[in-house]
Amino acid sequence: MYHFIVNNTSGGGRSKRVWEELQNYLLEHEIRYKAHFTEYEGHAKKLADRVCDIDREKVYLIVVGGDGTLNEVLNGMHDFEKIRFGYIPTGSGNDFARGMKINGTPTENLERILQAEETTPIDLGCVSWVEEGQKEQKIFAISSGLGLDADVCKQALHSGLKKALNRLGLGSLTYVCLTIKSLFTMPTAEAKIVFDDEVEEPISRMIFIAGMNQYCEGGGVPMAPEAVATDGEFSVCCGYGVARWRTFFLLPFLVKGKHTGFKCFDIHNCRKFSVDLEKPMVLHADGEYCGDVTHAEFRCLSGKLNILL
Ligand SMILES: Nc1ncnc2c1ncn2[C@@H]1O[C@H](COP(=O)(O)OP(=O)(O)OP(=O)(O)O)[C@@H](O)[C@H]1O
Repeated sequence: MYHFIVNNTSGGGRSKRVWEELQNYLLEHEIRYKAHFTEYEGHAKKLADRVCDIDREKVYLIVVGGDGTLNEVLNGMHDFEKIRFGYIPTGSGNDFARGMKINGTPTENLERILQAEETTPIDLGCVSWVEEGQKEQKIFAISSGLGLDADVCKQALHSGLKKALNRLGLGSLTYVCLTIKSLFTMPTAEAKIVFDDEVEEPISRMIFIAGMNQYCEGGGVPMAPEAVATDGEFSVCCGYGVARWRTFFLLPFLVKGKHTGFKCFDIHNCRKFSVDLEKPMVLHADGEYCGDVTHAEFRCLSGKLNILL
């Protein structure tokens, strides 16, 4: 039995059409399945929690949705060992799918999942921070970080622009437009970063830091072109110490993944890292807003998710 968690609102409604296509395939091929539809924000997390308890040994769980739905599901899963995980992208950003090379048609993606004989263990990340005296944490599949890119994600969540561009099938343009807008107001902060258990690195005028599990975020921006989700490490990209006018010149290089040669971008591979800031910055995990924080810790969970590819 295959369990599907479906967000019919992903990709500006594209998901609904995709699900109809998948459902026809499942019925035609007499494949036993149960569909669980998300009804509101946060519902996918609850559904995933319940699906995890359905069977004692193995549970086949397939997500049909965008990166936001995927993130909710991962945060609802309480038993990763027994889950055989599949993913069919229908969102606007689809950074996880890009990184995992899930690039067929929905039916091709489904067939591949159904035919996979073995799972591939891939890394996830976990970010933790303190909010009102309480320790909070979140799992992520793509990236988590602080600063400009997180601020853009926060704006995108409530952006009329995203909805409008989604309707035109241009949803991933949202992030580029919002990044350009954010560059005008871009706050920076003095930061101290510790990679693994090495010595603390002071960073002056940090613009953003992104712990990348997949190579791109924000709808295809290759922040860490070498990042792969099977090496047990993050590829951390940090931008800092650059005048505002220069960021406009650098943006096209970042979008093309050609930024790594510039002095104001650092890429560092590590299993964990922590960031301390002199003033709060926005924190995100997979594009979902976590809070405005001065301290965050990031851990790579090596081989945590068993995915059918
Ligand atoms: N029935 C629903 N109505 C409204 N919102 C929903 C519903 N079900 C899920 N959601 C919310 O929709 C949000 C966006 O979904 P998702 O990320 O899958 O699509 P997307 O934004 O189009 O894609 P991407 O994240 O790849 O850009 C999720 O964070 C989820 O909380």
